[in-house]
Amino acid sequence: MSDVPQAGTKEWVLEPETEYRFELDPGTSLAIKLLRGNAEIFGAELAEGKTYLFGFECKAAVFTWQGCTIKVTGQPSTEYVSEETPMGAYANLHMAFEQMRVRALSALHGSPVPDADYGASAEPPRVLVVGPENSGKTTICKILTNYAVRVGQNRSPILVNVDPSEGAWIIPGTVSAAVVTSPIATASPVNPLGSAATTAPTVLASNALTPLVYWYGHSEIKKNPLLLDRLIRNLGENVMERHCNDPEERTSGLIVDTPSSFASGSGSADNRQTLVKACVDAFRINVILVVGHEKLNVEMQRSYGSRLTVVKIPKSGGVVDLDPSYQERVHNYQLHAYMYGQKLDPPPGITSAIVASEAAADLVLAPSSSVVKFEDITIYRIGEETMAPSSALPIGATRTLSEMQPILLDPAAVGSGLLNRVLGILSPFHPDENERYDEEILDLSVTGFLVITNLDVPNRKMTILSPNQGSIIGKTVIIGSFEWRE
Ligand SMILES: Nc1ncnc2c1ncn2[C@@H]1O[C@H](COP(=O)(O)OP(=O)(O)OP(=O)(O)O)[C@@H](O)[C@H]1O
Repeated sequence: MSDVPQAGTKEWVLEPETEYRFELDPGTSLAIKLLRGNAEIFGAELAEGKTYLFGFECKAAVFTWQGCTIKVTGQPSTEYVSEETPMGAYANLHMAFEQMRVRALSALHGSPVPDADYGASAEPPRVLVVGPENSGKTTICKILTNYAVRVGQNRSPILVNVDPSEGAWIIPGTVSAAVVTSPIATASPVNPLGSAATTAPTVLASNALTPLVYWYGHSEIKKNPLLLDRLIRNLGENVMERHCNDPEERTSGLIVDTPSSFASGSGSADNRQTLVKACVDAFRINVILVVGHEKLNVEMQRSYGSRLTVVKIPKSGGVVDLDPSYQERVHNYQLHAYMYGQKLDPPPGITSAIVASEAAADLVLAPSSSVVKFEDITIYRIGEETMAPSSALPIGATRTLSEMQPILLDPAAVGSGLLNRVLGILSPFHPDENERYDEEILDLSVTGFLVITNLDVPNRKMTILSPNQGSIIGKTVIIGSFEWRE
């Protein structure tokens, strides 16, 4: 590492159990180097002497248990040290979950289960995190997952994201799950839960994950709650099947990150309750964490307190209120990063650094642009695009078109809405005709995404941008509501 000392470089000495918080403006980056002591970002440890790069309007905190000195290069829009953090409470939670894992492992191996005499269950923690907007739900999921894998001993919790506005491992509009085996680094909001091997450059091997992904296609749950409910249940079925086949992995448990609209917001209360219940059932949740919200805590206690553990946990004062325009920019960064990778220029004076555990220069992709015939792919939309939710229909009125009905789209039709839209490429249908069923299209996961960048109606051809080199001829794709902007 050969950093040239620059103006804009500052050393911070952090006392034990404090954190350095920062926020970045668009187009700026920040480099942080741990000089002495130990420190972590949302549960992922920093290595001493390495320079970590942050960008794309990242907002995060370097926390230390025992104290440390860090060198920060760059110009964050906000930076300060906080002595009040909820990390102690989060660490206690982690320890309670760890005891559940130990009991589950003991039961699996036929050893005596600690505290069994006191009625302690031998089930691993299957945790649902709920809370209002910007309460830090995703961050808490990340911290608890990172603490679990840092225990070692093959801890490999499944991290589940049912928040379609999050972007998680791939792009917004998805719900997904991945087995996590090494700490998830934080570098930008582009991959809030780590990078996925499905789009990452092939040189990335260290911490790329292979998530199971379903395509919901929208960022708001009110757009099609029925579809989201079904996808959550599909995800749950897959996760449970995986746990059945791998009892050792099952003992690490799972953690589910939810959208804020499950807790509050403009959607109907019924939809919210239905979707929370879908998660509780699908992932066999035994612990609900409610982040800093008294009313929601009471609501959850009433609905679930008799059969599972509901715990209210504190919100961190560091969580940043993110406005809709920020979210729109992050969605664009995420879509762009899916196709082109993440290019982050270090601040002046930094010559080499790592981004989320990878060398900064390795994070660039070259998508392929190809021309295919209209007939080469089959395009569907799920439900009518401009459809109001069922709850908004007049009493007694029924829908003529189901929210779940796949509608075949003709690229040649005027106003097909296909140009510059993001489409999810479905996994193949069941190879055995006898196993096929009408609604199979709703239950297929996605293998990747593409964008139609040009429609040549007279010649019935279209240009497709996709990061995957494989042929898409014969594939079925589903349109969502995300637009691609260069
Ligand atoms: N202690 C902290 N210091 C600085 N920034 C933080 C801290 N905790 C969280 N943040 C940042 O605050 C923002 C919001 O946090 P997070 O995404 O975890 O909230 P959320 O409740 O999941 O949000 P949403 O309602 O959008 O689902 C993120 O950019 C996150 O990195």
